[in-house]
Amino acid sequence: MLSNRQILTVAQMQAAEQALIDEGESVSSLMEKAGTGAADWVWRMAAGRPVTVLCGPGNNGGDGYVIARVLTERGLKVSVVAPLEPKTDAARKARAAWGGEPVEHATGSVFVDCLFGSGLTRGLDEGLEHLLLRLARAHDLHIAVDLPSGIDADSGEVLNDVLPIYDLTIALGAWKFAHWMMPAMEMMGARRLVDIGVGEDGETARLARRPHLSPPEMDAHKYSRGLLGVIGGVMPGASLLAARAAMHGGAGYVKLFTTHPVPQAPAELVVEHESLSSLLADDRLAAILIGPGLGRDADAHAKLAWTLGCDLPTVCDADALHLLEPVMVEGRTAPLIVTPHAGELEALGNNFGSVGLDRIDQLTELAEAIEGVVVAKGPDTMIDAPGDPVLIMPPATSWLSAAGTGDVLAGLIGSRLAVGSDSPSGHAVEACWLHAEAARLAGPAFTAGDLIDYIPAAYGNFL
Ligand SMILES: NC(=O)C1=CN([C@@H]2O[C@H](COP(=O)(O)OP(=O)(O)OC[C@H]3O[C@@H](n4cnc5c(N)ncnc54)[C@H](OP(=O)(O)O)[C@@H]3O)[C@@H](O)[C@H]2O)[C@@H](O)CC1
Ligand SMILES: [K+]
Repeated sequence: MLSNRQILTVAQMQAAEQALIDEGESVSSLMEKAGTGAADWVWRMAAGRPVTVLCGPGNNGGDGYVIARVLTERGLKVSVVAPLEPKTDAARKARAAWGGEPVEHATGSVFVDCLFGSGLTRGLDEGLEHLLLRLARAHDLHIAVDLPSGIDADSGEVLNDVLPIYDLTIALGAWKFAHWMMPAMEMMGARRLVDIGVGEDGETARLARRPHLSPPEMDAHKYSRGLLGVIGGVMPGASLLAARAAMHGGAGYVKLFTTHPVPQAPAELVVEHESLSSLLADDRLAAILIGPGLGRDADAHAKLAWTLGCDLPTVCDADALHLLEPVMVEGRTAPLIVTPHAGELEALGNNFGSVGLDRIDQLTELAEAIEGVVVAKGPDTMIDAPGDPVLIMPPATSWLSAAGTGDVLAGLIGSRLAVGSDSPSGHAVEACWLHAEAARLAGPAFTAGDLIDYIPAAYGNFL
């Protein structure tokens, strides 16, 4: 399913289609490929049951007429509802080739939404919204072709208050951002991609590839595997979670630096109470994690400024993201990874001058501003480094919405950064996959502490 990982904006999709047309395809031949490929999926889902196709005025509607024709040829009972006449040549041809008469309303088993695709420019008006919802209610299974009608393909924004929930969304040619972004992706059900010959372009956003991790070298020792320093603060629980996760993330040695007592620290975790400056002077440190449990007072600010000034590979999370200022990252050359959730991304945007942008622009601008990797955490986690394509993680279990799971992810990113075998963004991707896989293995209703227990098994699934 994920063999083609590129994610295109509507403009990029149109350019890709134009490139195919320049090579000798026509809109109609592309529509035939798209519609036939989509019809194959509808055919499997329908399993002989009647199908209703809702066709809009553009080429998404054109795909719908191809689907109606192909399924009729295969012997299915197909009804077409077409509230608007086809406006493009290709859609008109597809309708003529179908040759049937549209109906006002239909009931059946399978509803196929070909009202609007990537050409949607605004929310559905009341009449179309009611028609869409009425048809959806009159059917058991709901399939969207290319995109559910009523969502913005580039931002994943849902433009109408109430829209149907789909069982399957069949993307045509390439993924669009909405297929992998909230809130749109939540209403799409399973996602499948139909190939119409669009080539891969290394510059475009992509789904993050599942990593392959290696066991330690035969002659590895704790320092060669990587020493991670976790700098704690006023809330020892958060930094302890991060440090415990980091111990399973690949680093050979994890030290927790804190001035506060950490009574529940496991025996394998070295807890240091020395001064920060002497700790950061240890040239065996491969990476630093700062932020979970740090606090936001003057002491925390000073710790962060000092740490970033040491120019070691550093992960900033949680409280550190509220304290981070441009002056702290100026002149740094070592890798920096920041891991904001939506609220922290907003706070960083305020400090680094990238406000009022949509999420993807904010992400890319912030990566440029800090000259580092941004991991924008959420149900649709995105990773960006300056000059690289944006990477989007396939969705992980929603049980990750529990306190402390962000600390676990930060610990894993720090651990991978300490291992240091890949690019910083590559390590961020590895950590996100480890985190998602541990969550999958943990099943329902886990706590952040439970999640840590599943990291070794998750690791094993990437070896
Ligand atoms: N190009 C290709 O080679 C291929 C494309 N393919 C397929 O084409 C799809 C893109 O096609 P598309 O660009 O024609 O857009 P589509 O989504 O059908 O609708 C646009 C029409 O709707 C109108 N409209 C917009 N919003 C509206 C609203 N809220 N309420 C009412 N009207 C609204 C808009 O006109 P407007 O009113 O904005 O002037 C225009 O008339 C793509 O998703 C894929 O399925 C495949 O077949 C492969 C080959
Ligand atoms: K659609």
